[in-house]
Amino acid sequence: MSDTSPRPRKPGKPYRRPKKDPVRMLAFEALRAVDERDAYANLVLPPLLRKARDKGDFDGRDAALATELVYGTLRRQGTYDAVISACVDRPLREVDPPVLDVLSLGVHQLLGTRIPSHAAVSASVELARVVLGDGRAKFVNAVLRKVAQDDLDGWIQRVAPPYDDDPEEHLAVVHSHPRWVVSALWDSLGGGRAGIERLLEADNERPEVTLVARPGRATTEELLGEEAAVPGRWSPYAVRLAEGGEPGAIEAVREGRAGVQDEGSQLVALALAHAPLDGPDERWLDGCAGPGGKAALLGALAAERGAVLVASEKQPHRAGLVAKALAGNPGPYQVIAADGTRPAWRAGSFDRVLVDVPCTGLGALRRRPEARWRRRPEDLEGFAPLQRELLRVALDSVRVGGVVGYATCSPHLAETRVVVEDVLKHRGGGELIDARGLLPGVPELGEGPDVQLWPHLHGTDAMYLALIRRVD
Ligand SMILES: C[S@@+](CC[C@H](N)C(=O)[O-])C[C@H]1O[C@@H](n2cnc3c(N)ncnc32)[C@H](O)[C@@H]1O
Repeated sequence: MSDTSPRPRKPGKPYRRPKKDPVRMLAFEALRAVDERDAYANLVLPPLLRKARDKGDFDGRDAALATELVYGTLRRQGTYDAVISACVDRPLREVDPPVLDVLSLGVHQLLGTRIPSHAAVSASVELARVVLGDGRAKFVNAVLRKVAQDDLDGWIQRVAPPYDDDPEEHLAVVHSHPRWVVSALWDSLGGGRAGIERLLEADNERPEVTLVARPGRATTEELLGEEAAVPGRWSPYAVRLAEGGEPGAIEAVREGRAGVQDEGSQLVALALAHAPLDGPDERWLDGCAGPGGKAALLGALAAERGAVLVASEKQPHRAGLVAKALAGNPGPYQVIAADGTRPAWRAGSFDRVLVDVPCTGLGALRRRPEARWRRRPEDLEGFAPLQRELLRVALDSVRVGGVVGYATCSPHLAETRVVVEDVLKHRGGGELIDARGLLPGVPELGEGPDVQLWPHLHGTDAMYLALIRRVD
């Protein structure tokens, strides 16, 4: 099927202006921004939705549909690309990106929503007429009519290789993940087909919004008084908001006494704070603090114990976010903009140190629907030396007997266990503490001593944590 230029209209056929559908137009605009400007959907979408609401174009249902169309299209892009490929007569890279965006949005409506086929095709063709012109709208119409001939299961049968022939490629197409990501997640998770399928499915679900009641500043009881709020699963400070709950509408969140924070991140901060320690427990360091979610929880926990938190972040603007997150902390704290590999503090001067290092973010794919398509395996090599150096310096920064938490929001072994093992082997002077006992009540934490959380098992991001005691 080719993308032909417009043919002259037959004489006598009256021209009809295309209908502008604000929801599809907005979804298209967001997809273009993600594609063209490498924007993040979760940053692009809220201002577009606000603008549409302010103009009076949108109500709550329109906003929900636009959000679903953008997130669903981005998450399912791998599957949809395979389907579109089967319906056009040239490689996808030769299809203009705006045409591909309209097609993907249409395929999502056809295969991933309950929108009736005829409505999905006609809405997509109208959108194409507005944003691409009449000629390319015909191409969109022809492709989508082919797609509409089957449902998602039927298409998967046609475009994915059988599981037994090529398990990773099968799962990559069915669950819309790059193959190398399937492979890496499976390496880390272990086990058979059922577990990895559940993980990949969980990556394609919208995560709940979780709040943290910062100790000494807010209580879970206060947050549970909010509409659609239910207790967290694992963290005593967590409250989950059911679909539709608006954190920005909650007073404690607006005042910084509570925040939006995944339970996995809360557990990391809590496990470090509760790791057993002999001797003084007075000075804590967060060496990679931006934007400040864990620092704000650590700061509040440190305050309860009379300890001071130093929150350090390399990027000055992110250090500003940390300062904002910590403002009003009930105990002493200091925020500095500093490179954690060139410490601005004396060696051995902290009792507890967290390094939540920069990583590929493969554990937070639920939140960033476009991230899986942007990341490349080469990115791992870029992060590897920095991750090792930050952990090494963290071990130098803690006193003998003190504890370091090494955390990532990636489960990739090259960013988790391999880094910890390398640093412990080459630097020496550290021993792993069993972190599992510091996450009370949390099941399925593996063989330890480190901990890997999973979206499908714990409902959290796939956070990793190793706790290391400095022994000399
Ligand atoms: C995964 S994020 C930390 C998230 C944070 N702990 C939270 O919970 O909000 C990693 C942070 O490390 C910062 N970073 C990168 N290189 C650094 C370095 N050399 N020293 C200190 N911080 C660095 C990044 O700017 C980023 O803000």
